[in-house]
Amino acid sequence: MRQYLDLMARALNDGAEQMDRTGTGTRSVFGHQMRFDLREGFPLVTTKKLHLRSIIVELLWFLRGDTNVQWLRDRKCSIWDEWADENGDLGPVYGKQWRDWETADGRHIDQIAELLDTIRTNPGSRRMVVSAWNPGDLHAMALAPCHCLFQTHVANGRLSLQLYQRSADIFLGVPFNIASYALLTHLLAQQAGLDVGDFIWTGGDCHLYSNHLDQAREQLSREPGPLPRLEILRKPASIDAYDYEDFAIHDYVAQAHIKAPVAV
Ligand SMILES: Nc1nc(=O)c2c([nH]1)NC[C@@H]1CN(c3ccc(C(=O)N[C@@H](CCC(=O)O)C(=O)O)cc3)CN21
Ligand SMILES: O=c1ccn([C@H]2C[C@H](O)[C@@H](COP(=O)(O)O)O2)c(=O)[nH]1
Repeated sequence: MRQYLDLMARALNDGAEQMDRTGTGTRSVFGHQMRFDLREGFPLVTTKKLHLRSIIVELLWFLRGDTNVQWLRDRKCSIWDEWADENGDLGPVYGKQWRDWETADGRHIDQIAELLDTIRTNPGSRRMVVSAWNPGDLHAMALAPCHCLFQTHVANGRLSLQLYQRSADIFLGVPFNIASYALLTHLLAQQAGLDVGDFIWTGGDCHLYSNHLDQAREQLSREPGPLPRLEILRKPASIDAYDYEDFAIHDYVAQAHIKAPVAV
């Protein structure tokens, strides 16, 4: 995960000081790309311990089309709690847009089902795009989508995926986002009977919060270790049927967890 530490060092050393929506202040760079060959291992940060459980549960929650935090809370995942209203609702965030995008003329679009259909029937398509960025719904969302658009690509029997993340909290959010989309690439590939290719992460405003700088320096002083390996224990009949128990991560050797406050 040298690529991740390079992004962190870039923001720390070259980032412009910026005030931001949360009032915390950041060091920010604009435009960055990282590429992970998923055959070389699963891109999970090793220079601090990550809770893969929260990452898996969050992705399954998106795929359920769920936008209420109760299902996450029931599975001990609290990462969305700060943004939920008194009923646990977040508004029409990722799950809604992925699985049930509503059009002006009253149609309902399941972008994930359509994507898989295209991967299977027309893998040469250059239109395999899923967008969570629905301008008409932004006002009702607890937080505008950060990982807002992704595209898949099939070549030589391998499925690759590129994400565009408009806003990236390098210390807390990005390790989650990389692992989450790497996992999604594995799920789509398994469902379509393909091998995994590359996961490409493209970031817009990539920032280190001013209260994460010491944590970033600590992490940069550590040597990244070898990548773990993901095993999917079962092939469910559809992308909707994965459970947390279907995944095993092998040889994840991580250094000590580093705590940091989340900017709300
Ligand atoms: N400022 C900010 N950064 C984010 O990364 C972020 C948001 N806001 N808002 C929405 C989601 C929620 N996400 C989050 C929220 C919290 C953690 C976090 O606190 N992580 C801790 C503990 C993880 C756990 O409980 O499993 C960490 O050390 O990684 C990570 C991602 C990513 N997103
Ligand atoms: O998956 C996520 C979700 C959120 N973030 C971060 C990026 C920013 O620090 C905040 C969002 O604030 P905006 O003012 O809406 O940009 O959350 C992330 O890194 N990953």
